Amino acid sequence: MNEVAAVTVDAVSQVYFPGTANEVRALRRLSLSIAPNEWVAVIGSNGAGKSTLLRTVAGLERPLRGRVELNGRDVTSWPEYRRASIIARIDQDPGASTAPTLSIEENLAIAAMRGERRLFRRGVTAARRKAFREALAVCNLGLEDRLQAPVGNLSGGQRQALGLVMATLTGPDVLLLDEHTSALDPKAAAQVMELTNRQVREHRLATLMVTHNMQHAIDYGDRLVMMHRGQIVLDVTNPAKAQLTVSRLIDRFHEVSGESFSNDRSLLAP
Ligand SMILES: Nc1ncnc2c1ncn2[C@@H]1O[C@H](COP(=O)(O)OP(=O)(O)OP(=O)(O)O)[C@@H](O)[C@H]1O
Repeated sequence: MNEVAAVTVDAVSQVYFPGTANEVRALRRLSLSIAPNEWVAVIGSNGAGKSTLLRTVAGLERPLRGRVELNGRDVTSWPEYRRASIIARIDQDPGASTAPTLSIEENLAIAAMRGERRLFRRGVTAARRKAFREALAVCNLGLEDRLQAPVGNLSGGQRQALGLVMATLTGPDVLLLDEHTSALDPKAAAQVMELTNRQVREHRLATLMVTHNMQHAIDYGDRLVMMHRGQIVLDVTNPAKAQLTVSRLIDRFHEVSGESFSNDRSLLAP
C-alpha cells in the first residue's frame, strides 16, 4: 500500500483580484505531494508564488480551485487555526513567532498549550521548566540558562532558534518555513539552518522550506523544487540534488523557463 502523503497540493490555482485589470495568477494548477519526514526546499524567481503556496498549505489563503490535504484528509475548507495541531510555521520575521515582552519560558509555555484549548493549564510548572531547559539545550545558544529573560532582548538568530523549538513542542507533522533565515546575518543563518536540520530530522517533520538561498536549498533537505510563474518547473531529489551547484541551478532555470533567473536576493545570497 502507498504511504499517505503528509501534504498534498492537488491542482491548486490561486488568483488575486480575479476578473479585474490587476488580476494576478499566483498559482496555476500546481500539484505537489510531500511524504512524511520529507524535506522539500522551494526556490524560484521573484513573484513565482512560493509564499502563496506556503500560505495556501497553512490555511491563510483558500485556493480558487484545487485541493489541499494533510495526512490524507481534505482540509481545503479548514481555516488556519484548525490546521494548527498538524502544522507549525515560521516566517522571515523573528518577531512574528515569539512575543517580545514575555520571557523565554512564557513563550515556550504558550507554545506548549497550543492544541490544548479545552484545558486551562498553569503556564510554567517545574516539570515544564525542566523540559524547556532540555529542549533549548539542543540549540547550543545558552538559552537554557536564560529562561526568565524577555524574548525582546534576544538576537534575531536566537529568536528564530526559539521559534523552531516552540514550533516542535506540540508534535506537529508538518513544518512550513518561509525564508526563515533571510533576516539574519550569514553566521546566524548558518546556526539556524543547523538547528532546523536537527529539529526536522529528530521530530520527523514533513517540511516545506521557501528560501532565497540556493546553496541552503542544495545543502539541506531531500528534494528541491523550483517555481516560476505559479508552477513547478524543476523537481530534483537526492542524490541528484546534492550534486547541484548554484550556477547549474541558474542554468537549469534558463533551460526550463527560457528566461534569466530573476530573484535579486537569491543572486546576492552569500
Ligand atoms: N495578498 C496579495 N494580493 C495581491 N497580490 C498578491 C498577494 N500576495 C502575493 N501577490 C502576488 O502574487 C504573486 C506571487 O506572490 P508570492 O509572494 O507568492 O511570490 P514569491 O515567489 O513568494 O515571491 P518573492 O520571492 O518575490 O517573495 C506576485 O505577483 C505577487 O505580487
